[in-house]
Amino acid sequence: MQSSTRDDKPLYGKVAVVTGASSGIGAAISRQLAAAGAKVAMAARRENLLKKIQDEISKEGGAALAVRCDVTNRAEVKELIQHTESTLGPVDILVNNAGIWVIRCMKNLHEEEWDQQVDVNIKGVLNCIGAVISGMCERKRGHIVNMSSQSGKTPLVGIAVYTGSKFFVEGMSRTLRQEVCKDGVRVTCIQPGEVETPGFARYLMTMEDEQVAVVTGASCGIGAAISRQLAAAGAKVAMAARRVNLLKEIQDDISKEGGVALAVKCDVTNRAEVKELIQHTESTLGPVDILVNNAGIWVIRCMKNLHEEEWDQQVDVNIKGVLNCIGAVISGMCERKRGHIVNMSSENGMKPAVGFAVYTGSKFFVEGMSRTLRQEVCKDGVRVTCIQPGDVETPGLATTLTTMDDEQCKQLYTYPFPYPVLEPEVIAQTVLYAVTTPDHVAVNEILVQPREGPL
Ligand SMILES: NC(=O)C1=CN([C@@H]2O[C@H](COP(=O)(O)OP(=O)(O)OC[C@H]3O[C@@H](n4cnc5c(N)ncnc54)[C@H](OP(=O)(O)O)[C@@H]3O)[C@@H](O)[C@H]2O)C=CC1
Ligand SMILES: CC(=O)[C@H](N)C(=O)O
Repeated sequence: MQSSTRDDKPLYGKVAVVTGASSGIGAAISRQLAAAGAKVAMAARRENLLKKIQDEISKEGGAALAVRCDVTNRAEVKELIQHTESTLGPVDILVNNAGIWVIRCMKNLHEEEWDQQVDVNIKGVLNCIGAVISGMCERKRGHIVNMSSQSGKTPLVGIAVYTGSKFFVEGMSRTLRQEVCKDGVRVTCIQPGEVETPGFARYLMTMEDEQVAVVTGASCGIGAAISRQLAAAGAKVAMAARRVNLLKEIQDDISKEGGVALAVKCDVTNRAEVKELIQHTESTLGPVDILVNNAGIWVIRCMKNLHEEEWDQQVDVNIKGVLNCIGAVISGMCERKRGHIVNMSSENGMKPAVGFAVYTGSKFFVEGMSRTLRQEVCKDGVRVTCIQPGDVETPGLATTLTTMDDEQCKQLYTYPFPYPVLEPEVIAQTVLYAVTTPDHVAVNEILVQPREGPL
């Protein structure tokens, strides 16, 4: 086995186990993990297919191990992990990818099919987690990636048991995440829609053609990081905010790096200014391909303390501001049959937080509006992505946490945080990932949180 070098391989030295690796998504994951430098143990029942993939990986200079294993058999799973650890080293990454489904309405009663799906999709996942979790917690390091599905969130006639199994994976993952986050172990759920397998193209986070992006709230924090990363990936970026002096500094930095950026003074609550922002962008850089609705504000205060003017401000920026920007680009995108709207939601688009009621309401609005807009424009070539960050170290977060004067909230929140929070660049990477996938792919939601602050 030829091993990779440290320099160009982000997963150099890591050991990964991928179940269901003999074809489709599992094979693609194995290849990409190996290309990134991981030593990959590939598990499935069809050993001949695994061996072919192992040979291909070896030819590319990667390290892979083909292990015959039926995930429904707990003893075989334990052996898989023992063999992997004695050959490659302790498991850092487990990708629970093996899964099966049958399309048939439940009333037609094929109970043996129900059992098979429960055995693979639920018990199989548990068998694999059971074989690695103690070691990961002891070593204070590990990542469990569970292949859920869009069926882990929505029902679909004909796949009731499969849907139930993926709801199980979602619920179990959320709970496990809370249990092990302080032990250095991360738990990720991936929710793919329909995937053409095998042979899905690999995509890199670069832009094939020069795209025009508008980023609101670009003068600092997350918006500034997104602007820099979009420009570095080749987009021409119009940056909007009220503090144009800050925008100009970022514009200069981007120009020095060889990128193209435009600094535009714009208050997103003012519809006329937003229309001008888009007109100016289109006449200077070209039609808008990507809109990142990032501008947002919050105040940490319980509603009962009645600062109604703060409620209005949050509604104006976080709801009306987002609508103003969408209103200024959506017809053009639909006409051109191409466009991507990225809405900066929040973990608070999914969960409540004392002191953030109006903010939370505004992000629930963003989630609901985005889901509906997505259904309206998906056939017009337009994609709508919601990013849901947990706490991110930005000027906005630092200011609001250090100046809050609400007694109830002061008991709940401390600053600095008791654990590492996210850097704005992490959120920028998620935006870049979403907008650089091929046109037929829609990354509709990305929830990214500090490891120790799960939902
Ligand atoms: N930080 C965090 O923990 C999280 C943040 N988010 C979301 O990410 C987004 C960015 O947050 P973050 O970077 O932390 O915030 P910051 O407060 O650090 O930055 C906010 C940005 O929004 C701009 N902005 C505010 N009001 C307006 C307005 N009326 N018109 C135009 N621009 C405006 C500000 O620019 P200027 O003042 O120059 O106009 C600034 O560039 C928000 O939507 C927020 O809800 C989501 C989850 C977590
Ligand atoms: C801005 C916040 O602090 C909030 N927790 C969020 O995640 O959006």
